[in-house]
Amino acid sequence: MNAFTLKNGQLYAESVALSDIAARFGTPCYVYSRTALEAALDEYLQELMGVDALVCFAVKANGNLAILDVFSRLGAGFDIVSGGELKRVLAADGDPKKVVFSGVGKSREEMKLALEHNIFCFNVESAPELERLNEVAGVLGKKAPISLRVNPNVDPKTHPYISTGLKKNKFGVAYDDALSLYQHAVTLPNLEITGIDCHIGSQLLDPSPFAEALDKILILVDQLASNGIQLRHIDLGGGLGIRYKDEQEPTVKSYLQPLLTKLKGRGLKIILEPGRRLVGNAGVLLTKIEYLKPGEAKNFAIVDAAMNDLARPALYDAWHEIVPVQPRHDAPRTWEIVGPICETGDFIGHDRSLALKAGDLLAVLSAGAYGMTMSSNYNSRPRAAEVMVDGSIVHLIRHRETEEALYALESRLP
Ligand SMILES: Cc1ncc(COP(=O)(O)O)c(C=O)c1O
Ligand SMILES: N[C@@H](CCCC[NH3+])C(=O)O
Repeated sequence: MNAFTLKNGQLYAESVALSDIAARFGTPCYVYSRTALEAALDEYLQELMGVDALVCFAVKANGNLAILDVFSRLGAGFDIVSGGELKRVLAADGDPKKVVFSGVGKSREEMKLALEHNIFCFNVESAPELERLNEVAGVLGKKAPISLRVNPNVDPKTHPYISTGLKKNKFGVAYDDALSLYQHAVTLPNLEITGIDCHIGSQLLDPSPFAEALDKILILVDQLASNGIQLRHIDLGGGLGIRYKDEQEPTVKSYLQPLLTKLKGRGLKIILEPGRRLVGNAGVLLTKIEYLKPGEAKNFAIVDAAMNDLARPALYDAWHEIVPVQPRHDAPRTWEIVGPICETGDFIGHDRSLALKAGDLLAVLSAGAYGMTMSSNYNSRPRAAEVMVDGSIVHLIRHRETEEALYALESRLP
């Protein structure tokens, strides 16, 4: 569903003109559509109707409390990778019993916090993590529910920086070690084996590697069962891709149906950890052109959003569609859309054919996932505001930071 549409020569978020949002809240500003968020989750829920399943939104994609709240109200759980993300879930009134905890570097403090809140499962990613979790749970007099995140060595055919399920990636335990690690985990008194987990990468546009990974994981599930280790759930991770430019976006159905078929009759609860797919196309980054700087080699449109607001272009050379909020009918020129940061890599888009004037507003599309969460304060730039549109209502869900807040935790020498 596209919540961002052109009407009467203006770009709208649901029923609200983006120019009105810029006038009220300034730029740069992230704008999310509640309807689009709900529709994205609903696509999963429809496919999972009648199936024992839990959709755990990957908080790293967008941790704004209002977004967590929207998903939590619809029954979602959460996939977290830090104590900070758990605290966000709690602050949004999310249910910790629907939380899975992934990540290769869980600290003792993070384990303790998660145990105290009785989360659903720890996705353990290494042998030493098993030992540490057993120890921390023992001190608390608890049994930690665990699954091992198994690295199935499957090529997700995505950007190398966001591939996670290959042998050379740091994630999960090696496929060939999984059985013996499970057998070891059985002997640890403060752990309770409940499941198995795998996540092979992000922005997958071809769903077949998910099925390939599942086949491998199910071989393990059977080997475990014949060794007396009966699992209750299987976590298939996240990773389903979205359309940024002209990609063919796989439907949730085309992704899930083959997996559900393979899992039918096995009595395993299914956990999913989608991030990008639930929020990516439900958000845009609204920015204003500060200056136009036509040049000999390139024409630059310098906007007030930068790589500190949206890191994906600089980091992955990622493409985000850039659309004028009030399109002009003049002849277009080719522009580099760049931010004010002192880095040549500070760009939002290369070679965009657009008719622009200084002061125009632009919407950077598909910015709902890994936009705000990957933002920084580089160049002492305050983080952008965030708003959520719900029909004709606009909620300010995060104030723009103040410059003073950026050094409020620092102190000068005595
Ligand atoms: C363990 C884990 N689960 C879920 C996700 C969410 O991925 P995506 O946003 O691609 O759905 C990630 C990020 O790739 C992850 O590392
Ligand atoms: N941050 C990445 C995705 C990483 C997924 C997290 N494991 C992106 O923007 O595409």
